[in-house]
Amino acid sequence: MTRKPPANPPADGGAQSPAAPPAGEPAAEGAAASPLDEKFAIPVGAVASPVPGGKSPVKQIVQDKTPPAPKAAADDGDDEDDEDDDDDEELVVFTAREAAGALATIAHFVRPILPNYRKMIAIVMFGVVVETLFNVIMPLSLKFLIDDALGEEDFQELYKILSILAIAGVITSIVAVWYERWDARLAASVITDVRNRLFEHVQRLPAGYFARTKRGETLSRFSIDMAAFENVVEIFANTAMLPLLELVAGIILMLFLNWQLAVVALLIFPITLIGPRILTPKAVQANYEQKVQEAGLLGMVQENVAAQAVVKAFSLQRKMFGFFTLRNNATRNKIAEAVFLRSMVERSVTVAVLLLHLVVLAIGAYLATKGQITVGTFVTFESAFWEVSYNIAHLMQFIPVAIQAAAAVRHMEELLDEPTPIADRAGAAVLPRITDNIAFERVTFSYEGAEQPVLDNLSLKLKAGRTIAIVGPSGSGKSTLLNMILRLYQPDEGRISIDGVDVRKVTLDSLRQSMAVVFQENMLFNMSIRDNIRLGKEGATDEEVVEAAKKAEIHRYIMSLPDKYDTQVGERGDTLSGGQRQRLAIARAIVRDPSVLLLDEATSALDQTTEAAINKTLLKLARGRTMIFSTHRLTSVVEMDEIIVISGGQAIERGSHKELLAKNGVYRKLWDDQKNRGYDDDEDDDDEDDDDEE
Ligand SMILES: Nc1ncnc2c1ncn2[C@@H]1O[C@H](COP(=O)(O)OP(=O)(O)OP(=O)(O)O)[C@@H](O)[C@H]1O
Repeated sequence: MTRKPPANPPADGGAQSPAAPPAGEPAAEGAAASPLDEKFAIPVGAVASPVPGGKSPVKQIVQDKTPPAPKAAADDGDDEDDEDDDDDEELVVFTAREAAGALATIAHFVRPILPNYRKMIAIVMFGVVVETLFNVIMPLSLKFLIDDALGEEDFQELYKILSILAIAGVITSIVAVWYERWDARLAASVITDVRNRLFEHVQRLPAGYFARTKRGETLSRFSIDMAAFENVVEIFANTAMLPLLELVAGIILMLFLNWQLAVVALLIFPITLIGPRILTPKAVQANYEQKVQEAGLLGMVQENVAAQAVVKAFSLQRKMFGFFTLRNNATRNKIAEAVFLRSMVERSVTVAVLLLHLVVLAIGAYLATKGQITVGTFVTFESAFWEVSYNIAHLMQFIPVAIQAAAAVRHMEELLDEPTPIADRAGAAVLPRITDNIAFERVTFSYEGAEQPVLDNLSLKLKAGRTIAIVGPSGSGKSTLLNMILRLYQPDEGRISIDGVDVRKVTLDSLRQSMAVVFQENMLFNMSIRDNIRLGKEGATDEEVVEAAKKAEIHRYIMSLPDKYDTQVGERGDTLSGGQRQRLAIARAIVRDPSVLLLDEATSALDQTTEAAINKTLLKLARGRTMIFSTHRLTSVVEMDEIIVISGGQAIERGSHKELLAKNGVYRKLWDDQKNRGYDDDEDDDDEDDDDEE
């Protein structure tokens, strides 16, 4: 909610507070260019209630509608407590232009969703209108109560008014409960829709997006941004819609009671902005300095914790504590100044509203004594005026939440605007089982932003039905080549074909259905072992799952677990070792019974014994299908039908192990290097069934 100065910028990188001065630069004072750019400051945490002594009597009778503060410490409606909470306040600064922009952004974002929920929206609107009407009837009843019932000592009229009020109160309460329920459903549905939309979109984003975007960035759309959006959606009805309607109703009521007095009251209302206008720049600057000091303190703590060994070895504890105290004391002064100024921004509004009320009270009392308005009208007018002031405060409190949400919405829109490639061209054919070859035809490919192409005019034919190893120095493009067969990336130039058909002309689904892949880093999903293997083939029977696990040399381990195939693997398969995850991934690929098996460093997390066993199985499995195997470990490729050496974006050597050794080229050099090193780059393997392979 709080837009912080640059020293401590918002995690979401959202709209910057225009009033937040950059480091070392004081907040600009003086008038802004346009009234729309006038800065408003809302200390969030203690809700600015312009009504001295708390809520209007009307609100107390109807319900507690204190707006939730847009941070954890929500207001409890107790103003005394609010003052005690001042330390927790944060200053939110915004301009009218920003507020309008934020509301427009959110409206634009949710507009396409709303038609799905016409019924819910109608119910909520109805409820809000009923509640608003009651909140108009309440002060209006004072007029009749005072003028007609009490003034005339007409007890019948008194009972009549009280009865109407009681009935209206009961009906409104029932309607309020009813519509709040629908409001909650509506909010939940909108949030669910947006989350679904985001998730579905992320699923369809191309591999290039994930290659260039930090994972945290995508995740924060679902966490930080969704939280801000949820916040605004959840509080919209009670903190924006209802106060807005009540504000309009209150103004109409005031105009109805005495339009001259109403015009005077509304015309002098802007005096409430004088205080914030003078104090906001000072408060913003103090707030900024407080944050800078606090960031410095945190830095000291971080440094101290990291350097504990040095602190202890040189007995620096007292010295460090001295430095810390000095800085902490300086921070205390900044906090005190900032807290004071923040509360002054709020207090200035309270005082101005009080003065305003005194003026209205004085004029009203004068008119009443002169007999120009009745006492009932005078009291009702006052009540309506409180109502208006109160609802303005509510709306002001909603704006920081909306601004925060708008920044979040913009982030989500950015993600939704990421283009998703159209999966299939019109008339794309279903890929038949591969019979002849996979061919790279003059393929050039570079990753986005990279200067050098990874594949440079590469022409390569991979014969179907063979076991083919792709080897080469690290970074030579082995994984890229495999990913391109899967159509995770498209060539910049040239084409990849299967049996002569450009892979872009077949349906993505049929292309990927015919293949299975095992990556170096194998992600498992937070589900049972059985379900993880079954992800390879929808509807695979239990027997097929077990069979695949056996072939992947993991069945015996699974059977040693208390829950066997029903064992939950935890998030990302964290409860398993790297080798176990890899074998499960191999099982997931095997169960698919693919015509092309792609293995990208798939056995790198295994020890040599297990790797040899799996390689033997894989070679058996490869019969009748094409297996393309990228690896660093040349011992694994000795028995492959063909080995292709990739380097500098080209296939520089190809042949069987023996042929390549005889060639005395790059492969020979790689082989000798590995032999001399004794393959000591193997990772430790913690598999328990390493020595009891099946
Ligand atoms: N997502 C990516 N974005 C940008 N560049 C990438 C990306 N993935 C790989 N590269 C670069 O492309 C080149 C080829 O990478 P690739 O992973 O295909 O090589 P590799 O031969 O499989 O490497 P290794 O043997 O180390 O796994 C490398 O220079 C790498 O830095």
